[in-house]
Amino acid sequence: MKIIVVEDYNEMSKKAAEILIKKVQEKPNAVLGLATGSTPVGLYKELIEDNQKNGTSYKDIHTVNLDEYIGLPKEDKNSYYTFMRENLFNQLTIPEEHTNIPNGNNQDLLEECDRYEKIIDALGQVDLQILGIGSNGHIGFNEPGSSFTGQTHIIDLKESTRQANARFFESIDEVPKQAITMGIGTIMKSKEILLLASGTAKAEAIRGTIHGEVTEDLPASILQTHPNVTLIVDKEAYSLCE
Ligand SMILES: O=P(O)(O)OC[C@H]1O[C@](O)(CO)[C@@H](O)[C@@H]1O
Repeated sequence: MKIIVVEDYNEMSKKAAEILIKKVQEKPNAVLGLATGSTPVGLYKELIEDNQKNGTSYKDIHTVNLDEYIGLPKEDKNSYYTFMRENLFNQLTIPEEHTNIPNGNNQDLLEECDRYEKIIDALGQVDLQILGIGSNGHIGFNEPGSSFTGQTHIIDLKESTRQANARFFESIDEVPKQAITMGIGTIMKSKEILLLASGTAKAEAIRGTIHGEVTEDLPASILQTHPNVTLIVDKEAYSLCE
């Protein structure tokens, strides 16, 4: 596990963009695993700026997203489908058919989980998986207690996660109670993983991820067993690891 400690959120975003752009330049048809939430927004801004300035091409890459809420219309501003278009896909001209995100409105959600896992398998292997981390150590929407070998599945969101994400909604009542998420087993198949964390709210989770016991109580701790993981954390997120 490689750890890069940076000054702040902006430096985290710049460093992550450097790594991702290098990957895309080395492998123009790379499969990128993408994350949502506030952590990767700065990274996506850096990618757009680089694309406009340097013309880095994303026309041949494929993307898979970690998760999607269940029951939010895809056009809802808080769906991760819309989040990805507004924060990245609309500006990076990634072909729509190259982007993949679970469909939280499929009438048969179990079939959807199976369909999505098969898409990931058909792409071969995620070359670079971007992860954020929840303050309870969740990755994607794999909450504490999630199996380390899980594939894409339906998850009941912990109240703490709903509370954390309520900041994007009018009220907590509007925050979905379930989501579809790539499983930890799915995530761990990635060739390379880049986890980003910023702020003191993530400090406890980052300490457990780096120094803690590998336990399902802290999903991100499994990353200690992956051969190619880089953490980019700002000083606040790293503050309990000193
Ligand atoms: O980056 P944020 O907004 O702190 O979210 C942290 C984590 O929570 C999620 O958004 C799920 O709630 C994850 O996708 C993300 O990695």
